[in-house]
Amino acid sequence: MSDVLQQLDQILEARKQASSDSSYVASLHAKGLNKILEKVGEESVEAIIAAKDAQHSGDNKDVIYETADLWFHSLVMLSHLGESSQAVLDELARRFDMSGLEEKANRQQK
Ligand SMILES: N=c1c2ncn([C@@H]3O[C@H](COP(=O)(O)OP(=O)(O)OP(=O)(O)O)[C@@H](O)[C@H]3O)c2ncn1[C@@H]1O[C@H](COP(=O)(O)O)[C@@H](O)[C@H]1O
Repeated sequence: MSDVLQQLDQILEARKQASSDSSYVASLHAKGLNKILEKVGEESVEAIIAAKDAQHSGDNKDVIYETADLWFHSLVMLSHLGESSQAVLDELARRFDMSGLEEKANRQQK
């Protein structure tokens, strides 16, 4: 597993006990799931806009920055729900031996 994701998981877990005055993550946990989901939605839109802009400008700097914001807020969402990035990495690893089309067909059978 990526060291960065593992470190971030640990920081996010520790921030559940921190004060909202000193920690942005603690302030999100205190505001609750709806606020966290609002941020995930906002950051998704910002990443999409940055990707469209990058297509025209050829400069990927902003799309990387906005995608980092999106990943970060998605990790806060998982942490709030008692999950970590490991569960998502496990799910992605499970899909290694499956083509996207096969995976989609399996979903439709569920
Ligand atoms: N990776 C991040 C990270 N990425 C983005 N952000 C914050 O996410 C916010 C992005 O949202 P916006 O641009 O909409 O900012 P905003 O206007 O302040 O947000 P709102 O008031 O609208 O909710 C900014 O406040 C960023 O600072 C992050 N905040 C924290 N981390 C990591 O989390 C750790 C713990 O952070 P604290 O809990 O603040 O100590 C840090 O050490 C970092 O490793």
